[in-house]
Amino acid sequence: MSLLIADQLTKTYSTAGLFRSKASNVSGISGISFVIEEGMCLGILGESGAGKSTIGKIILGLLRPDSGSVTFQGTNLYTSNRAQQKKWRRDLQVVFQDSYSAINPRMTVRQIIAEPLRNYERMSLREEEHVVCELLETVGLSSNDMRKTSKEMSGGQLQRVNIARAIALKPKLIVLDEPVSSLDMIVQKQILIHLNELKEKYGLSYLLISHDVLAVNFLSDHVAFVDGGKIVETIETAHLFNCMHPVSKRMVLSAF
Ligand SMILES: Nc1ncnc2c1ncn2[C@@H]1O[C@H](COP(=O)(O)OP(=O)(O)OP(=O)(O)O)[C@@H](O)[C@H]1O
Repeated sequence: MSLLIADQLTKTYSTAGLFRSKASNVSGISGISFVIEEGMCLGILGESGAGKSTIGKIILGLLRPDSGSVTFQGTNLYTSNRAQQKKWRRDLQVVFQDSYSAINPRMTVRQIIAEPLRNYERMSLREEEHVVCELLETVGLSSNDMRKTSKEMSGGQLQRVNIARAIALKPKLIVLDEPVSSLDMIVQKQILIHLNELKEKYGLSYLLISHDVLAVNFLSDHVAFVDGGKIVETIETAHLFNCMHPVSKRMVLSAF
C-alpha cells in the first residue's frame, strides 16, 4: 500500500473584487495526483505562483480541496474521524521555510522539541530530557543547547531544532516546505545532507516542496514539476536532464 495518495486535487481561490459585486475566480490547482511510497522522497518543483504551497497545505490537512482526495496510510484525511486524525497528525509532520517564525521566541529548545512528546507520549520529565538530548544529538546539536531560546540560535541551528521536533514522534512522512531557502549555501548543504541521512536511518518519507532544483535534485527520488496549478511532468530524479516539458527544461537548465 502506498503511504500517501493524492488523487485529482483541485482548489480554486475566489476573491471578491473591490469594485465588483460578483466574486471572481483566480488560479489555484487542478487535477493534481501523485503517490508517495514508504522511504521515498517526492519533490514538488515549481516557480513562484505555480501552486506548491496550495498542494502542501492540502496534504497537511490545513486547506480543504474543492474536489479530490488525500489518502494517508489508508485514511482519507478530509473524511477521517477524531481517532484517525490523531494518528495522522502524529505520523505526518512538517518543517517550514522560516525557522524563526515557526517557533515561539519565548520557548526554550527543550520546550520546542518536547511539545509533541507532551501531546502524544506519557513520560517523566527525566525521560523527556533524555529523549530531547538524543534528538538534539541526532540533528547535530548538543544537549547544552537545550536551555537556549530561539534568539540565541542561528537560522541553521534553529532549522535543526525544527527537524528534531518533526522527527520526535517518529513520523512516517515529513512535508518539507522550502526547508533550506532562507539559509546560506553552506548551511543549506549541511541540512540537506542531514535530512538525507535521517531518511536513510529511519526509513522516512518526504514531500519536498521547493523552487530550488538543486535541493530537489539532492534529496528527491522523483520530481513532479508544477506549473499553472498542474503537474506538467513527473520523472525520476536520476533522469532529471531528460525532462521534456518546456517549463521543466527551463528550470533544470537555469540551475546547472
Ligand atoms: N489565499 C489566496 N487567495 C487567492 N489566490 C491565492 C491564494 N493563495 C494562492 N493563490 C493563488 O493560487 C496560485 C498558486 O499559489 P501558491 O501559493 O500555491 O503558489 P506557490 O507555488 O507556492 O508560490 P510561491 O513559491 O511564490 O509561494 C497563485 O496564482 C496564487 O496567486
